[in-house]
Amino acid sequence: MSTSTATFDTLDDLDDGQRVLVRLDLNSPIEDGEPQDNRRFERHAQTVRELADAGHRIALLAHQGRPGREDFTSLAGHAEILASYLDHDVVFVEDIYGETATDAIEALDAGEVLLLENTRMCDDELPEEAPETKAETEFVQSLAPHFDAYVNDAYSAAHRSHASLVGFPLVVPAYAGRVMETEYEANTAIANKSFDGRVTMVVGGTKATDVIDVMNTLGETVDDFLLGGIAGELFLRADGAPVGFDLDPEQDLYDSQWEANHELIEEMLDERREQITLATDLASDDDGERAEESVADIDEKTVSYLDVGTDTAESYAEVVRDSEAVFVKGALGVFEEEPFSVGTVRVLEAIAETDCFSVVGGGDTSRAIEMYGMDEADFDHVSIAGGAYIRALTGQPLAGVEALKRS
Ligand SMILES: Nc1ncnc2c1ncn2[C@@H]1O[C@H](COP(=O)(O)OP(=O)(O)OP(=O)(O)O)[C@@H](O)[C@H]1O
Ligand SMILES: O=C(O)[C@H](O)COP(=O)(O)O
Repeated sequence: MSTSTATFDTLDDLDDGQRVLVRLDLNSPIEDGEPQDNRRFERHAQTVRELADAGHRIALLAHQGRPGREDFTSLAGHAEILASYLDHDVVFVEDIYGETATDAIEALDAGEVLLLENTRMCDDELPEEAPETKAETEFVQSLAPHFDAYVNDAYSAAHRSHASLVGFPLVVPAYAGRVMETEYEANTAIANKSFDGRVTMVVGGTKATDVIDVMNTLGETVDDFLLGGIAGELFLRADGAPVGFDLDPEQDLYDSQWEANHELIEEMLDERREQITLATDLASDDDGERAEESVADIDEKTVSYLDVGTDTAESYAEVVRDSEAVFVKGALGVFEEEPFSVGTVRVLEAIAETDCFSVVGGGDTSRAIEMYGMDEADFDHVSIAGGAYIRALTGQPLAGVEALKRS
């Protein structure tokens, strides 16, 4: 067993010269049918490189999208992107567990790497079922005999009880890959570490339910919740400001979420008002220029707000500088457009400059670090997970991690 605080084996425990089945999460944005490069490739490449350099024979499993959605594609393009991060070829095999796949697996030489087709193209993969059921599927039973070890590196998919994540650990000795190990350690820190000083959580983004879940479960641990994004605007609406609704009937960023969650948001404000900080100013797009308004001066919402204002950004940065630990989930604005990156970037820069324990999570939000030239090394951890990150922060078990612990 390695020195990790988790109770699963890691690559440090793997014997030499193994035939290894490795589950990655290469789920990516798809544009014009092609996967777009993102941090997941770079991170998982480190695990794959380590295994290849150690002379293991490596078959990779991953998924893309879901059946019926536009992002449900083959993994051929993913193999090319992954190969670009490795000093090894990645051979793409257009099969998951049939003879084509097993023949290719048996033909692997030491250090060679192949990627099997999208696991979600196989009927056994998706239905959320118990690990015991998944272990009995044809998918798992057909592939398992070809391997000495199973490595789960797909932390960001570990909240799913799918065959490739929970079935194999019951029938093949299982290990956590480096991404799994690092993500697990950092994201469970809020539950496992104790902090003497101020603990701050910056919550924004598009999903009010993420913010409500985090406040519900971490309300006793976190001293200050700093709000922004669409979620923050919904809280402002619950607080009486005339914002937090859709201007365009074609758009549904706010109204459905308001219908579904406004009572919970109002209760949260009642119960935790002193812990919750809302934006005091907001920014919008005025003919391509950033325009700012104080929330107190807004009589009627006539524009879409795309960021918190500069005063809010500065006061949030001040709280960060006074914190011993800072956790981030969701962006404070549409940081992908430079004029509306102020809130997200000022807060991230304050975290980077401050000697606090810091974790930045969310598939989208973590991109801001790279986009605005910040150094990932200035953060304790930058998570590539969205749903799994939220579940880990709120102390919920992840099916894939639980299966590893059982192996
Ligand atoms: N006011 C706003 N209007 C529209 N979009 C916003 C606004 N504020 C933030 N966003 C968007 O929120 C997104 C990030 O939040 P999201 O809820 O997707 O969370 P995440 O934690 O990064 O990702 P995920 O959970 O999807 O992995 C950004 O892409 C940003 O553009
Ligand atoms: O991209 C992700 O967040 C994970 O791969 C999980 O994907 P899913 O939400 O389609 O199950």
